[in-house]
Amino acid sequence: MNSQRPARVVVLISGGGSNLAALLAASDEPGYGAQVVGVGADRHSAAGLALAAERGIPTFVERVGDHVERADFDRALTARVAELEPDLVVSAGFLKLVGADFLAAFAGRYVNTHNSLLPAFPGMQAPADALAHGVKVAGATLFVVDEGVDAGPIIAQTVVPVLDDDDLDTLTERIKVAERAQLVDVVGRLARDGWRVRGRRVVIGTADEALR
Ligand SMILES: Nc1nc2c(c(=O)[nH]1)N[C@@H](CN(C=O)c1ccc(C(=O)N[C@@H](CCC(=O)O)C(=O)O)cc1)CN2
Ligand SMILES: NCC(=O)N[C@@H]1O[C@H](COP(=O)([O-])[O-])[C@@H](O)[C@H]1O
Repeated sequence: MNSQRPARVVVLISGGGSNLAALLAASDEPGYGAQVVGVGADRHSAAGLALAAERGIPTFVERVGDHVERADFDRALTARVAELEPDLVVSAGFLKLVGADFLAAFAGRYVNTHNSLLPAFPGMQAPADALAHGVKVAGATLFVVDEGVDAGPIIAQTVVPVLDDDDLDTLTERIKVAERAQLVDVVGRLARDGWRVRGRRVVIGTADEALR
């Protein structure tokens, strides 16, 4: 792998893309070690697509509803991402579970940022679930995606306090601020230093997944 080129990163989104925006800004920094080479979404309404388009970064939309079977969607998504020849795939607010074809193609190098301290509160309503449960700390988890739901090996976690007067919006935003910082930091380290997945442990700075 060429040690001079930045790692090629494809980002998958479904919404506004503030995590994507943070990665795009970081990739402008000399020495970050990663470049976003494509952005995909499961819906045309994903506002984050415009963040890529305005930079001339290729985008695509692959919709479940455009396919008869879910497996066909998974195959199509896999093909769209593979065309971009990523070293690393990052999902941030991508609201579709990937299947066997996608994991076969990108296992070990597909990571997802989730807005809870996994294994607590998987799924799509994590901040609301945390608030309802009455936890005193919340946060975000970056993990290597597997066939489970928010169950893959954890790469990094970041913790934020839950305040007595928090509502869903204030907690969600506090988590997002910490989540974005973690994502930028860790994706950069993965890209520059490589990583190894051994069972449920992920070690950064080892050779198995050296990207360059
Ligand atoms: N195989 C996996 N794919 C994905 C994972 C994962 O852990 N394993 N994480 C997600 C992101 N995510 C949480 O961080 C998440 C996204 C979506 C869902 C979910 O239940 N999606 C439903 C449909 C929801 C909808 O379209 O409104 C589904 O895909 O059928 C759970 C967790 C990224 N992919
Ligand atoms: N489990 C799926 C899920 O809810 N993911 C969450 O969606 C948000 C996307 O924000 P963004 O579009 O501003 O980057 C992120 O906070 C991410 O943890």
